[in-house]
Amino acid sequence: MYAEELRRARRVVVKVGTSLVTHPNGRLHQGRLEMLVRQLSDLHAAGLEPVLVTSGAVGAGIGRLGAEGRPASLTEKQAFAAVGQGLLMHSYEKLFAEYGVTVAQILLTREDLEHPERRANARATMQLLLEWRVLPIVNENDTVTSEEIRVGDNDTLSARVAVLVDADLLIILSDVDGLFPADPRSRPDLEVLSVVEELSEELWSAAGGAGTPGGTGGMRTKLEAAAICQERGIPMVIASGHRQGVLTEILSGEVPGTLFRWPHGTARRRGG
Ligand SMILES: Nc1ncnc2c1ncn2[C@@H]1O[C@H](COP(=O)(O)OP(=O)(O)O)[C@@H](O)[C@H]1O
Ligand SMILES: N[C@@H](CCC(=O)OP(=O)(O)O)C(=O)O
Repeated sequence: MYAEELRRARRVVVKVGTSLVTHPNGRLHQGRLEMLVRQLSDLHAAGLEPVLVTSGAVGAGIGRLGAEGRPASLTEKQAFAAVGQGLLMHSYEKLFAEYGVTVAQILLTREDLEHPERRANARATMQLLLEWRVLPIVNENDTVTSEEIRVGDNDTLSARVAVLVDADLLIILSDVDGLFPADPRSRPDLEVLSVVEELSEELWSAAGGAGTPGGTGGMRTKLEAAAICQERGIPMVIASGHRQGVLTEILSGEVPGTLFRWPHGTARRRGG
């Protein structure tokens, strides 16, 4: 029955992490970007309304400037993001243009999503772009975000965007096959959890930190994203972006990862 809901999904938010779109040294991974853009373009051509939430600005900035390891301060991170965001958009714009898909850049902060007027503006703009068949590409507006106004990670940002645009589904693509009972770096013997219906204490303690220098939050922020989706009854999937055709697979009802579904009395509420 759940496969049917996945097959019917039209408005789909897809989040890609730093671990996927950049090499470990921070250079953009053109092969993966191409694979992703091809799949999103196919969904777009099939009449769906994909929205992309992409990380990678900080990572790509680190790659371009040749810095090593994690940026030390918030300001350093913001400066890397200012360099990397342009690189990211340049690649997306070029790749989507090959498939005739027009894209738009949306940079948001937590403040934008919480302030009633700014939120309404962001919602109306995204709505209109989708009506125009433009594919919105979202990231946090890293260069202006202080601790007080930033979302801080793109997993929860993507869940907030899914709520903002009344999405039917959120798909988080990462460098792992889904949520495991423990961090697969330390326990490679475990199998991925295929369905999660409740965010239990056990799951929260299983969720470890980020796997890459540019990444933020690891599985913990992905569970926080699931909690936001749960409130609105939006199903969510964590899967590997390394898998060929992963988006088509999910949208045809087969989930090669972890499906978060909310069967117990979570009525779907709309209205951003
Ligand atoms: N329970 C878990 N299941 C799966 N991955 C986990 C878990 N705990 C920690 N991780 C780590 O989370 C990483 C993915 O998060 P992150 O590095 O932030 O990636 P992304 O850039 O895609 O958001 C994985 O590479 C993995 O090492
Ligand atoms: N806004 C940041 C993304 C931070 C983030 O959440 O990264 P990730 O954990 O890789 O999704 C950037 O573009 O680098």
